[in-house]
Amino acid sequence: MCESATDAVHPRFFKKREIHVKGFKIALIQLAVGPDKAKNVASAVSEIHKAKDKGAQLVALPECFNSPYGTKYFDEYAEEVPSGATCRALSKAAAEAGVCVVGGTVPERCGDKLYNTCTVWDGSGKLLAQHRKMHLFDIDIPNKITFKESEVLSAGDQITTFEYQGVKIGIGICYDLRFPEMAHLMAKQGCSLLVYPGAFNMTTGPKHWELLARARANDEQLWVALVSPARDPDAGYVAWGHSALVDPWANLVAHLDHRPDTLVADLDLSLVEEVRKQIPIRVQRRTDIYDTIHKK
Ligand SMILES: NC(=O)CC(=O)C(=O)O
Repeated sequence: MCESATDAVHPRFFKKREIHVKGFKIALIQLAVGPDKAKNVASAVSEIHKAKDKGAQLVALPECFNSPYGTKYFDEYAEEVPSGATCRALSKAAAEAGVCVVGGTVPERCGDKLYNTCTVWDGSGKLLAQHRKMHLFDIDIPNKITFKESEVLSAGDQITTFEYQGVKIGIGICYDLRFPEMAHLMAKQGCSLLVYPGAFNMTTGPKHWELLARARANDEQLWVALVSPARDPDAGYVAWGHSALVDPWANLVAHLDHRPDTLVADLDLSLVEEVRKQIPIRVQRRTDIYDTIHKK
């Protein structure tokens, strides 16, 4: 059975709770990923524990952390969610470390379909959320990069948010970052943080990675975390790296370079309320006008 768990964690099932937290410590693990799946998973687990030792409460992994990133690999590395070996390892690591794990992405097999899927585990190892990449990475930049995820992957069709310590968090995967509408829907569902496991490349990374993170943070006045695999210059797809954390003022508050490393930082959630109060675009939108024009 590999039904999407999204329904089970859909925001409408959350009871309203009055929990006031100022923030928490987040760790973004820029993992070195190679062809050995068991080794990739073991090193993710070991980094989760190290992040916990540094005080992290929420730990995030990169896109495609158990497999090289490439359409020719997805079928071979795919597993069912949540019964596959990678999910079981993440669930166990989250429970043993007692942290929330945003489990990067893995190629997910569901019947005859494959998805690029992020799973989220709470500190007791329970599956909190499952997001399937909604916008597939199909681009063609002549002489630079051509990629067509849709040759092998199916697209997700759900917005995914979950609650951690009273904070609503949204998940997007890599190319999803380019779509402001999706970030807007997650913000409308109450998110204060959006986490994007992603693997931009040597063409689009330097141009758009930080720009898009800051754009989404600025549009929606929330925290944005991007988690990339480390760069392997010998891989078929060379990731940009540069995992990054952007605050609700759109400041790049911390980032890594291209090497394997972990970014650990405190998230001050009071900044979300601060910027939203001081620049109140959320209540100034002229949807009355936009809607009229849109209908013409
Ligand atoms: N790999 C992706 O999904 C997205 C990407 O690299 C880009 O948008 O650029």
